[in-house]
Amino acid sequence: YIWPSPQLDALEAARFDVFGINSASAFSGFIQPCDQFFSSFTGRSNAADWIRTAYHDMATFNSDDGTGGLDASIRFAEEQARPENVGDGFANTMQIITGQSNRYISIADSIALAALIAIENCGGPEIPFRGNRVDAIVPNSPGVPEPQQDIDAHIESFRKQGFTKEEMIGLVACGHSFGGVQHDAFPDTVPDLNDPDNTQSVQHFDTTFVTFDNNVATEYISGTTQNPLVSGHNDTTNSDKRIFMSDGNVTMRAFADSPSVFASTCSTLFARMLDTVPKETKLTEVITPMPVKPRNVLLTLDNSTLRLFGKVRLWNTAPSTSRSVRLLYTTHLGTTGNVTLGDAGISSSTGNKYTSSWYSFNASFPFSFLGIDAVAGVTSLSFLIDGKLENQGGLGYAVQDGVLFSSTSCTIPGGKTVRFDVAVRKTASPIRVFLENIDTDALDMPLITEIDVPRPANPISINDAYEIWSLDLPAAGNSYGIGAEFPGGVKYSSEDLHHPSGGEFVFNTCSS
Ligand code: HEM
Repeated sequence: YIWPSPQLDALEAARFDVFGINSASAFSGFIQPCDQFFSSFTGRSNAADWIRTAYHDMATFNSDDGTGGLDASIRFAEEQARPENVGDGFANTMQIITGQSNRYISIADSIALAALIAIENCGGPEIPFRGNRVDAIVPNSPGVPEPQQDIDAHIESFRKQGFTKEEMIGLVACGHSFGGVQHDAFPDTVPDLNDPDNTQSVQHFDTTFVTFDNNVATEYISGTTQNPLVSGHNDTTNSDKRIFMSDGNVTMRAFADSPSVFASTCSTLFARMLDTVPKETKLTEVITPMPVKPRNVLLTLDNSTLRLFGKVRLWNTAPSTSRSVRLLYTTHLGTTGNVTLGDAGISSSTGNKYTSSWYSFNASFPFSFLGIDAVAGVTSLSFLIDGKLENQGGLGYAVQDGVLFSSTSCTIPGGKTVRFDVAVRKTASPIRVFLENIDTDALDMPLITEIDVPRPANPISINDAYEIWSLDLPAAGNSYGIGAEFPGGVKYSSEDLHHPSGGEFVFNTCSS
């Protein structure tokens, strides 16, 4: 895709900037190490809970009419209260996930990302990721299989979810490479283990229950498995046994014989699980990493200087002290500027399979900015990496300097009101300029309120290129982004949010 594309940029970052500098993953801190659990109880892991949550959210899919699927309906108390969703794993998971979604990444995308990142980080295969799931506004119909059901019920349940019998065997084995069964939730399947190292009394599906591997299959085939749904004392709930043997153990034997067959089968099945969505939902293409990607690019105006903040990520590159990275920018005057960028650190993703090097637009201070003459402005960026020009095939990386926050924004004496000053480039001629207040509604979905910044009758020029449009708002609480509509139907929203006491600058007291 072509940068900038706010939703794809955000999904790409959340999927690929997992650990290290500029991590855009809300989840990395919860799954490293892989046995991490968000409370002090032992025997469980966040990773296992997240994978089970994604499956139970998706398992309501009904391929007969295209309803249900991975749409975050699992967040509703009504679904969590159903017998098919017994246990506190869903509430625990949603507590972590819900607050991490935003206007570009739905709660359902966050559920998919959490499971995918947990699997990839904890020994699993790389999984193709698509975005743009839509959050349900009401619970789905029930549909999650339960261990006491017979094999015919399970085959039918997976058919409805869109999977054949062999795929059912695969998906259950892939999922049950993690975690286990908890005594509290399934007292008839697992006894109280009275184990101080396993305070939640979880009997695990295999001996390596916090990481992905084919031990779930090797232990099953060798007859040594402790999987409580295979060799449990209560045969009624031995659903994994009935499922695994339903094709004469052909699939499980193939998994036991080959870790790579298991991994590649699971990659495909996990991706299909995550991509099982209501029929109205149109997922994006598989998100691939952008080789050279600017991030957090933002502009503010300080009188006659534009402050250009940002970094660039060089995907899948080792750190190198000899690499030369330069930023070239073009201006409205047709002139160009260029600067050397500074090493800002590295990030990693996909279970450390990929490392990326980052460079800051300010060579000396990675969190600072590059100053550009405001009249010249900036229209697009490109990068010169060891002499090779990176400019999206000649398009450049377009930058928006038509509307931006001005450092003249200030607090009106008395402290109850703030004046947001928006610098408007005269030649940009916006049809409308507004502030955006981003909140969440009662269903935890983003709620964006646009507050128009009135076009001043007699605009004040702050320099030859920019005039100031102002809006007074109560000082309490809120952060605001800037939005604008430009001729030709182009609508823009800034990435950065501003608050009187934070953001790129602190608001001074207004002088008049
Ligand atoms: C017939 C199908 C299935 C049945 C009957 C079943 C049953 C169960 C049961 C009874 C538990 C224990 C939950 C608890 O104690 O809180 C469990 C855990 C789990 N299941 Fe399944 N499952 C099925 C399919 C799947 C699938 C397809 C996946 C994912 C691809 C999956 C992923 C998990 C995970 C990761 C856990 C561990 C949760 C944890 O340790 O916190 N399951 N399953």
